[in-house]
Amino acid sequence: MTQTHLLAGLLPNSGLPEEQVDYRPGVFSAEESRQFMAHLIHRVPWQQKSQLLYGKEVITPRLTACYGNPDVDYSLTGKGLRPLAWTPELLQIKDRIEPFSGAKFDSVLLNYYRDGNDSVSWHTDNDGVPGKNWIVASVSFGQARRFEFRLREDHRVKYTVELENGSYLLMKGGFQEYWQHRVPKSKQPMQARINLTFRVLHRN
Ligand SMILES: O=C(O)CCC(=O)C(=O)O
Ligand SMILES: [Fe+2]
Repeated sequence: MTQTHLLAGLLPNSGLPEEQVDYRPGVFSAEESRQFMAHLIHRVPWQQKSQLLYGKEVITPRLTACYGNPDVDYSLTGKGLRPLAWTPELLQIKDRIEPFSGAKFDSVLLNYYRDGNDSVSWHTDNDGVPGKNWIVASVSFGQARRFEFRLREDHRVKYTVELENGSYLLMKGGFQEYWQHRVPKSKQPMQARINLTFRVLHRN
């Protein structure tokens, strides 16, 4: 049973977009997750970006990196990150999840949440690029964090799923069109977490 079904059980008649979200805990074992996490923390050249928000330079509250095929349209990686070449470890993770996803991913965006102060605010993964990024597979290692999503059109319609160590979440279909998502800050003490979102960025 997937977490999506668990959630739907908790919220009967909730209209949860089951055909748009697929959550699978334990796709990576605790030991595999520990090894990938340690590897990524130490080997990825993490950067802290900043962006202009209402004319003010704001530092992104997490560290990021991007890997992918050399020919992907990296203007679509959001922050214009030019992808680094795939590493054997990232290809191993990609190979594990592609069979569940029914997609061939050409890039991955990594987020490193150092503690509960790190977060990502409400967004969709296809901001400004209609028709792109319709399928996004997300893998999480380390601290379980709340992943929230809400209807663009009615923010009162909102769901939460805890993305556990070693878990996989697929966002597909109309997910990016109809729902926004975020990982909020937490006041509870939080250990580090790494999230990888595999994407299809290639130009059509
Ligand atoms: O950390 C997560 O689970 C989500 C990350 C995310 O939404 C993104 O990179 O676009
Ligand atoms: Fe996202």
